Amino acid sequence: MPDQSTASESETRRTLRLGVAGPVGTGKSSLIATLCRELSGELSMAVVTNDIYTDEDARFLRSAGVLPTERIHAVETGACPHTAIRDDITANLDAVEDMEEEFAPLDLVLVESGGDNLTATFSPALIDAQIFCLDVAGGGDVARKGGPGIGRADLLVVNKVDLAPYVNVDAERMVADAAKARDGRAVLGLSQHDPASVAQLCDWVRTVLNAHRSGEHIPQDPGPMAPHSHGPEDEHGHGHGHDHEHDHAPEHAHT
Ligand SMILES: Nc1nc2c(ncn2[C@@H]2O[C@H](COP(=O)(O)OP(=O)(O)OP(=O)(O)O)[C@@H](O)[C@H]2O)c(=O)[nH]1
Repeated sequence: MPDQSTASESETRRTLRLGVAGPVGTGKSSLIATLCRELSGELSMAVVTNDIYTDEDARFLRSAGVLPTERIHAVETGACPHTAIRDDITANLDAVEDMEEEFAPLDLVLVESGGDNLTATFSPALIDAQIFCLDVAGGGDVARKGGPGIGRADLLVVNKVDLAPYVNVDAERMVADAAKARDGRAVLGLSQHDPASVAQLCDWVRTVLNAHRSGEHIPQDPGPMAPHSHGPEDEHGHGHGHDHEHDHAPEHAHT
């Protein structure tokens, strides 16, 4: 007969896999560094980063000294970021499972997507909850554009609100527009320079972790990518291995 106490212990310590996606440069690595800095004293954490050809995001996090270096693992996707977080999640799933095994029991694994376009979201087979990250400097109207991440990620972060006055964006309005586009789902105006907003982000993570442990949190699929296609080798010099329509919108850029 299985040891009941061990089973319930592992149940209550079930690792939360939290994805962070969003366009290039919106502050995903900085947000993850902040979460590690603020929460690693109370939670056992690890990070998996995704870059196309480099391990730059992992190196940034290692050099920030926010977690022991062995708890930060880089996946080189070799293709558009969404391919590795949604279409073929094998490399990421292997990395997450390796971390969970090596550092068991882990409370939280953060998975950072490479910067992609507004439609890139994680497969719910890879992560339990996801944050989609926008940046005020990308323009105040971006939140109104919708798409799966903006509309249905578990949390939408409107990041770098401290920059809003310098880029002529009304951050409060952008947050309100985002809340409207999300039918009331969670939206947070965040700045690394505003401790109150950082505390709100940490509280949100704690709440989701508790809901995950108690079985109340159900992973949602924000929805598939917009249809798009690449030939075997596109103009950026990378191929896809899948075949769907692609419109190369200005926000379609990858790291
Ligand atoms: N002013 C300000 N700058 C920020 C904030 N968060 C991040 N940044 C800056 O924004 C730039 C990009 O941040 P990153 O965290 O590297 O963004 P990223 O989304 O991980 O970038 P990619 O991985 O290249 O897609 C860096 O220069 C950060 O210092 C913020 O809250 N306020």
